[in-house]
Amino acid sequence: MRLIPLASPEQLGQRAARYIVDRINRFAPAEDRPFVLGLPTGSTPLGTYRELVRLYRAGEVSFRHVITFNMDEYAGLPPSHPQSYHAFMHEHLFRHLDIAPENIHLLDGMAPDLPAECRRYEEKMAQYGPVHLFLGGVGSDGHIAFNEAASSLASRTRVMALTDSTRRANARFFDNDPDQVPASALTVGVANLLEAEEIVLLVTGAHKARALQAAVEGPVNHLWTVSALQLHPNSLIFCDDDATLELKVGTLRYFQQRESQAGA
Ligand SMILES: N[C@@H]1[C@@H](O)[C@H](O)[C@@H](COP(=O)(O)O)O[C@@H]1O
Repeated sequence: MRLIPLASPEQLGQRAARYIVDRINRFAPAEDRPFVLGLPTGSTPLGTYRELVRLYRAGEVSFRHVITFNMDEYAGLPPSHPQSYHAFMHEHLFRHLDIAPENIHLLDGMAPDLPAECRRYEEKMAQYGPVHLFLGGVGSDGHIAFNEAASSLASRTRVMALTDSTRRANARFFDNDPDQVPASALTVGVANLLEAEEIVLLVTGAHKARALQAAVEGPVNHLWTVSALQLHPNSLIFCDDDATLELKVGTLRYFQQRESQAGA
């Protein structure tokens, strides 16, 4: 695991977007060899998405041969609903890029048979081979995608009942009313994330400090599904200063030293 502590969420957005753009460009995707990118929603990736759009507009990257798979979607929200993850992704990222609509994949929360929809998504992901880079955020209670506490670390794409904690945290997008937050969601599983060639996690703010601690210092544990990153041979966490509040000074110093040696 690499941990890159940065001074602010703005710096994090810039560094993370630059990292993704460099990965795509180094891969040199082509029509018969696309780059497969896994994507999250939430407030945390917004700065990264803004910066990706800026870099695209500056001609530094193209998404013509990039295939995307989003992590999750609420059950029961149509794509036209402003809080659906479909709407979020189009608003903040896809409509600004040269990505082909057929290369964009999201789970359909309105599918009549949700388990069948999850199977369809698994098959689609398998068809493109491993995701090259899965970008993620984390809930303040340590969930990744919508893999709530006590999700199996071997879980795959499925329907998940959302916890009260997650519904309360996401109520800010639903008139501050947790009851308006859908009670369930479709999500890729922890195993799907671990199968990606690389996982990049974004963590900002003091309210995520315990989740970051669980990810970096905690034992691998299904109650904090983000801790599964420790099982991945190629995981990278960009965090801001506030998110490091619960890390031991020695832990933070260790990762800072490693990064400065890598850059030297
Ligand atoms: N399913 C999403 C997660 O993928 C996201 O990481 C989390 C944190 O969101 P935010 O970045 O807004 O704190 O929220 C939701 O639960």
